Amino acid sequence: MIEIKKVSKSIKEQTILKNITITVKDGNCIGLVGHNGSGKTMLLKAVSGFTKIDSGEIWVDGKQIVFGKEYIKNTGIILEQPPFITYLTGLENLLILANIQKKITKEDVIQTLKKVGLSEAQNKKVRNYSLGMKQRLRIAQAIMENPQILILDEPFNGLDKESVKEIQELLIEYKNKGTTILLTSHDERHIDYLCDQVYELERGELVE
Ligand SMILES: Nc1ncnc2c1ncn2[C@@H]1O[C@H](COP(=O)(O)OP(=O)(O)OP(=O)(O)O)[C@@H](O)[C@H]1O
Repeated sequence: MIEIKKVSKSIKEQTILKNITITVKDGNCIGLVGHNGSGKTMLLKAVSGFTKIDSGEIWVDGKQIVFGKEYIKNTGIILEQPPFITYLTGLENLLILANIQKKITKEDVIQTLKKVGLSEAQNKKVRNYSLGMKQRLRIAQAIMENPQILILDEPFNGLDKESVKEIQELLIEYKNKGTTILLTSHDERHIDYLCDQVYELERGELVE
């Protein structure tokens, strides 16, 4: 369970997040929508432990997330651009990442690439990937170790209509397996179908 309790953050004089309280129960999918700059990414960063908050608390599975001390565990994350090595192939990139924790095998990585529709492109260099292919690789990176939690910032960016559907189905499959999902989108239509609840952020405040 993810508990975001009265979280606020300012940078210089600007309020970025104001008194945000959201609970994501195990196996639920919660969406965040809002205009550019409304604070969606910052909230995901705070939940992951990648940015400091001024007040409030974030708890994940009974552990408090504190910037610089305790970051989120067992979680697949898409936040900003992952630094893929563009002169290596998609498969080689994921194998490097998989080698950090050594939880999964090369075959697991290949199966994940299949799930996101990148089998044919897996031996292509990432510099030759289209925007949509790079996005699929980011999704593969997030799901490949079968995490308990998925934190996904704009997972549908750069995907065409058909691809959005495919990735929605894939995320529903994970949700049905019990994965807890917190994700953002600037397009509510993309996440309505997936989410148990959708919250709207406006200038750092929850409006719904
Ligand atoms: N490092 C930073 N320094 C100063 N301000 C920042 C920084 N990072 C983000 N901001 C500001 O925080 C606010 C929220 O940004 P955030 O990236 O969370 O928005 P968002 O809702 O994810 O937007 P988008 O849909 O464009 O991704 C914006 O006003 C942004 O300018």
